[in-house]
Amino acid sequence: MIRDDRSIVIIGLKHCGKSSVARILAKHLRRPHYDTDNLLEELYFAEQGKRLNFREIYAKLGKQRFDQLQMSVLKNFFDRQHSGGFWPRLPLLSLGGGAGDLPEVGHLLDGENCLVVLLEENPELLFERISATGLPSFLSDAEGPEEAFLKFCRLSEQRLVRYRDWAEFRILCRDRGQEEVALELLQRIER
Ligand SMILES: Nc1ncnc2c1ncn2[C@@H]1O[C@H](COP(=O)(O)OP(=O)(O)OP(=O)(O)O)[C@@H](O)[C@H]1O
Ligand SMILES: O=C(O)C1=C[C@@H](O)[C@@H](O)[C@H](O)C1
Ligand SMILES: [Mg+2]
Repeated sequence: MIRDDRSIVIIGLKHCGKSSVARILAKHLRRPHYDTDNLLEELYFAEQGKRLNFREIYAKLGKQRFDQLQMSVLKNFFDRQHSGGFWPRLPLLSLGGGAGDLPEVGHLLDGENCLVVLLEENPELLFERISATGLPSFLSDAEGPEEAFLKFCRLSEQRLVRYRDWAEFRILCRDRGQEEVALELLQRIER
């Protein structure tokens, strides 16, 4: 049975469905849902007084500073959890796709405080999804779509090693819709 004293953190490669699955699950479990990309937008607004979306922030600041902001967001989240700031229901948190580049994130994902779940999907399918809305900044320096795909595959391999290490368990999405994936996840955590 799911423990109420842990938050639930959803991790995985870009566009594997972290945010949509977390949103569905949050409704079922009646827990709040946060997403690091949105929390980062709020932090940027609080610090800079300017509303930008996370893609614009990434493009403006570059990867290193974006990653620093992402770490601040995660530290704030777990500080708030430790101080009881999420009373009465601990939230679900979906992470940005680039969190897997940061080993320090793993130190924050302590199994005592959170249940970490990995959503896995075939990188080829993910690249199709990503390309449909235009390549994000972290792939846009590639010469063409083939090079961008190779870069994505290389990154995915490295990130997956970390994600598998951090996760308590993983769900293989196998091109199923978000509802179905969320349902399997729900069954796993309520077992
Ligand atoms: N299981 C799925 N089947 C089909 N499309 C999906 C699935 N999961 C996500 N998508 C689509 O992929 C896009 C990204 O979904 P979502 O924001 O939930 O993913 P994410 O993992 O949070 O992405 P990011 O890493 O960019 O934060 C959306 O257009 C969504 O509709
Ligand atoms: O996969 C990535 O590197 C990223 C994914 C997004 O969620 C954002 O966090 C940002 O665009 C970086
Ligand atoms: Mg997301």
